[in-house]
Amino acid sequence: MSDPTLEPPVARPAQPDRAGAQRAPVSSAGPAPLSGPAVDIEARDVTKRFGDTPVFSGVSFRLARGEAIALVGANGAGKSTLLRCLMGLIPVSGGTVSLLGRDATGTTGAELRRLRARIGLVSQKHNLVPRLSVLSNVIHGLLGHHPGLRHWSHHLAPAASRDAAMAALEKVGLADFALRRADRLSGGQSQRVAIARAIVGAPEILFADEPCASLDPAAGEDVMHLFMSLARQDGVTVVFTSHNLDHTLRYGDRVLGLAEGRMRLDATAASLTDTDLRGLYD
Ligand SMILES: Nc1ncnc2c1ncn2[C@@H]1O[C@H](COP(=O)(O)OP(=O)(O)OP(=O)(O)O)[C@@H](O)[C@H]1O
Repeated sequence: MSDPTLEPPVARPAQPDRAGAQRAPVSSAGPAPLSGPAVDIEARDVTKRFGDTPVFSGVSFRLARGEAIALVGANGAGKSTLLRCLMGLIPVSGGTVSLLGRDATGTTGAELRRLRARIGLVSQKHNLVPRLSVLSNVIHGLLGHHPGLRHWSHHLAPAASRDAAMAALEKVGLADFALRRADRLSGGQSQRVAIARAIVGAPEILFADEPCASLDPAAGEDVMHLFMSLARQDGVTVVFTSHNLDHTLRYGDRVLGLAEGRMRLDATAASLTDTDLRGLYD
């Protein structure tokens, strides 16, 4: 139920308004070929150290547009660190990353901000603004496209942005919570708001770090279905980390596995079994 102390609900659009709809639909028959412009993410010999402590080295892969990639590995294997390196949130210690055809490791300033605006991130920390409404928090996902105060609050945001945010909330099943304060949500609800915020800008790439960690089984399935539809229907390249082997095998087209500071596994999910994945945790 919405919070009666806040404004009346905002009208929901009948159809989600996705700015990324111009991307070519991707066949559900399998990943696109790894050549030419269809490669969305490329890591070449990426190394990361914190001080003198290595996390991983020699990590290379090419991910095709519209692929769903599960990144797996034991606690501390470096999954979150790799996502943050790919996103350009922390510098790599060696190697290069290219995103959407641009050298992300060599990009800074306004150009990096423009590149990031085309990428969605769901991190393990939701970082919602507690005293603002759910709707305002989702609208914040558009700040990369529209910097400035108007996209800070749903009271100020243009109708098109509010509609896009409502559509994103609809997708995560939280439209009825749009006007509730973010600090009155459960952990799982906060997680779903963070997902709505990540997808509201119609990202071309979506990085999701344990997106189902705080969700109950049904909500987790819904979120994975949503990610699959983003990949299949909208051609979004989705990279998610997970400790859920069932999700990994059912929802990943491809599985990358980190262990002992190396990328020990890079295979199609269809070619893997539960036992193969468990080997990464030994
Ligand atoms: N900012 C940091 N400074 C120093 N070390 C860090 C930092 N961030 C992460 N690490 C270390 O890097 C390693 C990889 O951490 P990371 O969070 O990437 O692992 P993970 O695979 O995502 O783990 P989990 O499954 O527990 O989320 C860990 O040993 C961690 O302690």
